[in-house]
Amino acid sequence: MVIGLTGGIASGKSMIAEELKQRGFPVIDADNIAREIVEPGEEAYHQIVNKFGKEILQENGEIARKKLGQIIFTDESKRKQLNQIMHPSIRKRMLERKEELLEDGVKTIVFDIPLLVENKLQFMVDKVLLVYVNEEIQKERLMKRDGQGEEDALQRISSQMPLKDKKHHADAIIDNNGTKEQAIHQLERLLEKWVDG
Ligand SMILES: CC(C)(COP(=O)(O)OP(=O)(O)OC[C@H]1O[C@@H](n2cnc3c(N)ncnc32)[C@H](O)[C@@H]1O)[C@@H](O)C(=O)NCCC(=O)NCCS
Ligand SMILES: Nc1ncnc2c1ncn2[C@@H]1O[C@H](COP(=O)(O)OP(=O)(O)OP(=O)(O)O)[C@@H](O)[C@H]1O
Repeated sequence: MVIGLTGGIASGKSMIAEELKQRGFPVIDADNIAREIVEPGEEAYHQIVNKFGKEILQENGEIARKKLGQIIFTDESKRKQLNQIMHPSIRKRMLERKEELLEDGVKTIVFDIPLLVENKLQFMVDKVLLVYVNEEIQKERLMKRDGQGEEDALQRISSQMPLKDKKHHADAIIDNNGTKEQAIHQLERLLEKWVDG
């Protein structure tokens, strides 16, 4: 079984993913793969430099993530261009990793994909697990975690589908408006149902 873990920016996916790892479930993380495929020398790296120019590079030749983020979170057409370059390669690599794990005999795998619903990737998973928070808490946690101002945080949040609209696409929802312990408790109940049961 593949569990598709999703949510919005700073909704608590990584926190839940960490808990799943601790319980022995391998997690394939789209954000990590997105980092791998833009390393210098990779195909997507060259495509990004061609599209966005050398201005988005650091002195050591690596992509300046903050700079690229400032561009794509404030300009929808640029974001779409970046998505077009990156998303097919991210998907391909995730599916390759999944095959490797299945060959090793793993039975339950977690895909951590922030944009699962936006990109209609339900076909890649058996169950969709949404980590939900309300927008005010999402904004506060994002500002605190990334040391961002309110405007930046709101821009990032509004570049994604509102979390309340993702609820309709989920097989289960973890409400992460409360404490981490409360969220983990919900996860445990769910695993009893989906995996143990
Ligand atoms: C723009 C980049 C360089 C900014 O890097 P940065 O280190 O600041 O952020 P990080 O990668 O950790 O992403 C943080 C969160 O931002 C959100 N996010 C990232 N990319 C996008 C996007 N294209 N559209 C909407 N939200 C996004 C996700 O919730 C993600 O978890 C980076 O996010 C990126 O390469 N994005 C394009 C690839 C992508 O779509 N990744 C999302 C998972 S498929
Ligand atoms: N229940 C909670 N109470 C307080 N803080 C929390 C809670 N859940 C998560 N956090 C904090 O909120 C921030 C966002 O959580 P996390 O990084 O897990 O989100 P994410 O969905 O993985 O975000 P991203 O999409 O940006 O990778 C982190 O600093 C985390 O420690």
